[in-house]
Amino acid sequence: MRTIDSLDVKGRRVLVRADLNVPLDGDTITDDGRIRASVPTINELAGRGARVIVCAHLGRPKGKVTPEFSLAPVAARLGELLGRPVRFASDVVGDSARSTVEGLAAGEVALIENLRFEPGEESKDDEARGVFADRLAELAELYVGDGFGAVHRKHASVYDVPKRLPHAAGGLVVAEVEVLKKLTEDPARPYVVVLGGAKVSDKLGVIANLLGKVDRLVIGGGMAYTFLKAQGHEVGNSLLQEDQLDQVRGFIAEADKRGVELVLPVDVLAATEFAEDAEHEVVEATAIPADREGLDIGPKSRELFAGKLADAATVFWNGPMGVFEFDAFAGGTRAVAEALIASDAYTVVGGGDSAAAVRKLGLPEDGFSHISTGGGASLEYLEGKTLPGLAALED
Ligand SMILES: Nc1ncnc2c1ncn2[C@@H]1O[C@H](COP(=O)(O)OP(=O)(O)OP(=O)(O)O)[C@@H](O)[C@H]1O
Ligand SMILES: O=C(O)[C@H](O)COP(=O)(O)O
Repeated sequence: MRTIDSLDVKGRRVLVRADLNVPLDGDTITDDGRIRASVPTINELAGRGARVIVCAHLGRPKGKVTPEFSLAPVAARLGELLGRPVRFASDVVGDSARSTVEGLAAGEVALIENLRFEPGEESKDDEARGVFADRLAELAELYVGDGFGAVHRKHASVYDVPKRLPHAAGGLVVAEVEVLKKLTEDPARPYVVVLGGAKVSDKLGVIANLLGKVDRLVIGGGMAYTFLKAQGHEVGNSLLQEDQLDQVRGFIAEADKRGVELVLPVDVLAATEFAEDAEHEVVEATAIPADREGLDIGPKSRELFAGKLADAATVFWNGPMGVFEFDAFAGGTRAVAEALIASDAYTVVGGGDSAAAVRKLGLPEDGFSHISTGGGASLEYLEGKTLPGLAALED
C-alpha cells in the first residue's frame, strides 16, 4: 500500500476516510479513543498544507438523516484534539458540504456529516453505491484511507472512492495492518480468541474461518446465548440470533472435529430488564429463567475464562463479556481484561467498545500488546479474508 508520504498534498483537497464511530450518551462522547487514533494522519496532512476533508460514519442510521447520529459532537471533539478548528458540514455531499470544502484554505480541516445518512454509502447495488461515490469523490482531489475499523465494509467511502481518486493508506491503517499481520502469519501457540459483544450476526460469520486457525475459542457477552441455545438450553430474553442456530450447531461440531476447545459461560448474571439498576441474580448458564436476560458472565465463568487465558501465548479479544456500560454488569469484562494484563501472552484487544471498556474500567492501556481500533475489521483480517477497504488501497 502507498503511504501518505507518497502524496503531494500541498494546497490540494484530500478526503480522509476515518473511523469516528465512538460511543455516545446523548450527545456526550463517552470514549474518544477512535477520534484520538485519527488525529496523527489528519494533523500531518494539514501540517503539510492539505485542505483536509474528513468523512466517517456514526452508528447505523441506515440511509436516513437521524439527528441522534449526527457527527456534530465529534467535530467539536476532533477540533479540540487536533488543536485546530474543524468546520462542520451539515450534509454529506450537498450544498453545505460543497461550500464548506470550497471555503477551506490550505492547512484547514472540515468534517462532513455522517456518511450513513446517504443510502448510497452502504448500498449492496454497485451502481447506487457508485453514484454516491462519484459525488463524494467530486469533493476532493486525493483520497486517504485511514478508517481501519471500517475496512471490512464494502461501502462507497471505503471501497468505491479510492477507485476514483489517487489514494494512499493513512498511518493508522498501516500500523494496524502491521500488528495484525503478525497474528495471521505465525502466532505463538496456544492461540486463543475471545469473542463477546453485541454484533452477534456479523461476528458469528467469522467463526467458521477462525476455527481453522485458533487453538481455543472463548465465547462470552451477547455472543454466548446463541451457542447456549444451540446446545439446547433456554436463554430467556437474552440476545439471540435465532436464524443462525443451525450455523452455530455446525461450528460446535466443527470445533470438536478440529480439536479446537470451545469455552462457553457456565453461569450468567440474569437480569429482569436491560437497565443499569435491573434486579439480577447469578444463575447456571443452562438454567436462565424465561423472563430474564443474561447481561454478564457470572463468577464461575470469570474464573473459568481467566484459567483458559493463563497458559495462552497469543490472545485476540473482541467484544465485552457483558453490558459493561452498566457498573453492575462490568465484572466479566473486567475479569477478562485483567487476565490478559496478567498474562505473558502477546495480547491484542480489538473493537470500539472493547477498547472503551478497558479505559472505562481504569485499566492500563499499556497492559496489552496492542489495542486495535477495529472490532469486526480485525476479526475479518484475522480470518485471512481480503478486506474491501484494504484491497482498494492496494490497487
Ligand atoms: N449479554 C449482553 N447483552 C447485550 N449486550 C451486550 C451483552 N454483552 C455485551 N453487550 C454489548 O456489546 C456491545 C459491544 O459489542 P460490539 O460487538 O459492538 O463490540 P466492539 O468491541 O465495539 O466491536 P466493533 O468495533 O466491531 O463494534 C457493548 O455495548 C455491550 O454493552
Ligand atoms: O464499530 C465498528 O466496528 C466500525 O465502526 C464499523 O461499524 P459497523 O459494524 O456498524 O459497520
